[in-house]
Amino acid sequence: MKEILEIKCLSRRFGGLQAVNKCEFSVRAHSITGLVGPNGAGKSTLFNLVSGFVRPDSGEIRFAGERIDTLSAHSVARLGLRRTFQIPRELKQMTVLENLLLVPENQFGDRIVSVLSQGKRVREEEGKNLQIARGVLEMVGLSEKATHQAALLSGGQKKLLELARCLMAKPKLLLLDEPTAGVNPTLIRHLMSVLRRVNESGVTLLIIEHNMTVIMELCERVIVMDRGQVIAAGSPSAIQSNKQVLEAYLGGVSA
Ligand SMILES: Nc1ncnc2c1ncn2[C@@H]1O[C@H](COP(=O)(O)OP(=O)(O)OP(=O)(O)O)[C@@H](O)[C@H]1O
Repeated sequence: MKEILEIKCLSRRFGGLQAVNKCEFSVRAHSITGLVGPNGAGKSTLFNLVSGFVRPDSGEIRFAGERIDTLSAHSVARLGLRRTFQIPRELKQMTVLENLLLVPENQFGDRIVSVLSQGKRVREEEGKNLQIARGVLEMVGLSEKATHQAALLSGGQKKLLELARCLMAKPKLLLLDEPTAGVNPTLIRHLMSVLRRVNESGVTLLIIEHNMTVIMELCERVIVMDRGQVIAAGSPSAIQSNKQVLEAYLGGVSA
């Protein structure tokens, strides 16, 4: 299977702290890959580096074969590498559906000249976006909440909306930072089935997650970081019995 993300010798220091240290790994296209490790291992920093929010000190990041480590976060996102974000405060006053319709960039209707001169084209585009938004809401199971105000959703439903906003942009690779954190057990099950569905629709998923049940059930491959480095990569069962991984989670105490 082809690699969609390739990371080579990636490093980033914050003052005296080497947050990411010569990190190397790759993610296969169409996979669900887990990224785990103890607190402070460097997982979120790695996501920030890959999505262009933080610049690496050295190393390479390739997305679908193309170097992206010098690109802005906006350019990385436009290539199809997206990450979820919390719903901004202003958007919480809008409905779920409106939140999705705001995602597509460069809409004709954004330009007053187009609205006045190309009304038919603007309406066609709006109709198309509405159709895509309804499909995305169906996929994440939020169709019934389409006209609800985003602020009134539960914590888990807000996570689904964050995911839905990402899907509107038709990503190829989606980075999810602790998608099940603060979500109740019933909704975690739903979220897992949604993530499988999203993956089956062709989106590669790279997931940081502390819930090991989620990692074990969802991921075909798991990458383990500790102190800025990748210390193991393999199937969930191989990772579970890896001595170095167990030691990292036990704080360096031999098991
Ligand atoms: N902007 C920053 N400035 C200074 N230090 C930072 C910065 N971002 C991260 N760090 C430090 O880098 C190290 C790695 O942090 P990071 O958040 O990447 O780890 P993590 O594996 O995501 O941890 P957790 O699971 O607790 O979220 C930590 O020691 C953290 O304090």
